[in-house]
Amino acid sequence: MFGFVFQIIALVTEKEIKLRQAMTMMGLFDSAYWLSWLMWETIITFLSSLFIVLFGMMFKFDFFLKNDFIVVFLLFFLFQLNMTGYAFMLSSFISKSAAATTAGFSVFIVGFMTQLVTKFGFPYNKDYTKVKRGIWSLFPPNLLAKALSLLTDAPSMPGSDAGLRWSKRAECLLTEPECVMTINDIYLWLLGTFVAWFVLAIYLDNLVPNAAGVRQAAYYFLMPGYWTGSGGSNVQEGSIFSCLGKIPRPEYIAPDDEDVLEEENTVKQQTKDGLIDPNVAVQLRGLVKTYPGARKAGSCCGKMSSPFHAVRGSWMNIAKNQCFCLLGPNGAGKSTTIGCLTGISPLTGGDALIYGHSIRSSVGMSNIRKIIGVCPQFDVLWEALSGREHLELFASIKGLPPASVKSVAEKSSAEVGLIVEADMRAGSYSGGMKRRLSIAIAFIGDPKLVILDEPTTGMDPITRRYVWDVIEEAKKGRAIILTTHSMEEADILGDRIAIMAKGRVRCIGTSIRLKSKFGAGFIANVSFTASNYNPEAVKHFFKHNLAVVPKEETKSHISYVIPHDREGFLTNFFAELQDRQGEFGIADIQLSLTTLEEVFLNIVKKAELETAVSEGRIVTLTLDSGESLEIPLAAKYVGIPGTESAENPQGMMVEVQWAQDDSGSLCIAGHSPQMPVPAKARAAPTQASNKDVLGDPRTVYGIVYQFETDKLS
Ligand SMILES: Nc1ncnc2c1ncn2[C@@H]1O[C@H](COP(=O)(O)OP(=O)(O)OP(=O)(O)O)[C@@H](O)[C@H]1O
Repeated sequence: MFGFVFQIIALVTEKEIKLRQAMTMMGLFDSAYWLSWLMWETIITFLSSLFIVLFGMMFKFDFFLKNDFIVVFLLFFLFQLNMTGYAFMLSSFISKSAAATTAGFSVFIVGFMTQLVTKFGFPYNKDYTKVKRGIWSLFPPNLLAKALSLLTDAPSMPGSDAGLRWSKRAECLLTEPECVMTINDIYLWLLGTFVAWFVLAIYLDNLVPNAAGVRQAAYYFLMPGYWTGSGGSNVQEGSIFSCLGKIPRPEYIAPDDEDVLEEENTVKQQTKDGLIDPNVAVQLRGLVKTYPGARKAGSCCGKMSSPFHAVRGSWMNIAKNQCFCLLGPNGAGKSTTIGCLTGISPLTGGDALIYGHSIRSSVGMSNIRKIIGVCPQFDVLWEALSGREHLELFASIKGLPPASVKSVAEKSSAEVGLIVEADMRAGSYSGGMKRRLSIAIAFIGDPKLVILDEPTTGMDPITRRYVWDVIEEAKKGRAIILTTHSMEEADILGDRIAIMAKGRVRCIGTSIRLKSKFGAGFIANVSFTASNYNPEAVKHFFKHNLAVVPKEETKSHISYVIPHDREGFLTNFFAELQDRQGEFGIADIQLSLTTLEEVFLNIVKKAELETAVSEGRIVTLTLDSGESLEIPLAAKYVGIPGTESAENPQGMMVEVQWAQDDSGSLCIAGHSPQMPVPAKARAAPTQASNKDVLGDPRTVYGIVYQFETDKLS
């Protein structure tokens, strides 16, 4: 029974920490997964049954000595096997290991009590119907209790009849006048219900949402496509009891960046022509992922949460022999995109081709799994296995010939610098070592596409640089998709970079292209010598020649952002500055293009602003008079209700000044003094709807006026 508790915990833990998901991503078939568990448990069950009987014989218990060895052994073996099937079945309903422990021990305690009841004759005598006996026998401990009672009584039978012979397993015992079940019947029940639990476990495993919230339809096994692998994937999201809302398509918004638009048009044209560019490894064809809204409380009457468009239609080509960096703030949709590409999360619309295989089809997905390697955002490792064992396991899952598994694992651990630690348990690895092992797993089996989701998180700078070299080296002959929050990493590794925000691709191109297009311009850093420096003269020189003021200034250095439109002046300007270096007391002058980080922040802020405005968010404006007005985000001219007079029939208004904080959120920086609303001013139509939304009669709403010139820049 304790074995049962451990089995259920092990199965649930594997699901909980997404090991199962990782193995599926790397190409493990469900059939292989279940078969390996079954084989392992059968071996364990066989050995433990053998030891139970041998120890019983060693301690000279009549139970073990007088009954035939095979009779007793088979009982323990089949009972434990049955409990294994029962554990598989129960584990489908449980997603947390803590709950698995509770469930395991609950079965243990309930089993103990029902065994006691069975011992007193219920329901294995003629007073009870077959149906009652059948239902009672579905719980494996009850069958064990009945069998133990039969085999305990058997040795007390007279003379040569003492003990149960294998040949007499289907006969009623003399000690059992009301014989309703022989030991052979119990064997058959145990075997039959084991098969039933096992089949039910596989069915429920498909039916109950997995770690990614994905499940099969209730009748999935009736669809020929499930068995042949043809047709689309029929997975669904949400629990079988949750009533999913209709999934609307996200509204199409044409990209405002010309490179993104061009990329989109190229892919659309290729899709229309049915062309597959041989240099393209991955093609995203309008990939859409919407998490459906669901009703809470398990009924169809609860309030519906609205669907969430995590990816709103991505059109991109990702080339071979390149590292493609996908950047974006938290929640941009990067991991969701990766989840769709790896088949973990079903896409809602569009498609993607990986080396010509569609992720929409289950055949395509199983072909894709043979050629991809994935390093997920979180390490999915078995604490008890060593680094080497992980690599050997994944090499086998990838289908490498058994003879080469050891050498491949050796090479992979060397590549990520884990030779010394290869035989240590992964549970004792540091965070950085675990990441390196996850990267090595992603590259095992020489996949043609490697997806690395924030691979260098938690690594020290030296290891990170080492891993960058590994990735740089690995680009040859394959495509790499990398998501990262390190702009330095993207700058160094990314041959092409796309920045996503709010589920949409906002810009795409090489690092230089993005910097020159979206950066503020050039950064000039001027540092001074310890003595004889003249910052005022330098500031005047910059202002006079380039019309710029310092962005940052300390005692020893000044930095400037020089806009792109001054590029033409830079050669002469810096030549003259160098000539006058001694006069100004300048120690060093550095000129660089703006950083990718700046580009990233600009893009993210813009996206944040767009969303806030389109959602019509309301904020509170506190006037100098202390009065508060509710106004829509980004509103520029706001009329103050109650200020109408004969002199100013439309009342007074203020001009609101807005600023963006570091996260890109718009906040009120101040407002102008009150001024009369011009006679020709008209209130913006959005006002009424905002009022309806808030609907609190005590709240005072500002009246938004729109003029030709107040569009957001
Ligand atoms: N199962 C889910 N159900 C509903 N919404 C989800 C689900 N999974 C993700 N989301 C939402 O989808 C959006 C995109 O999430 P995603 O994990 O793709 O972001 P990300 O760009 O990878 O962010 P990070 O950098 O934090 O990993 C987020 O707003 C997230 O809350």
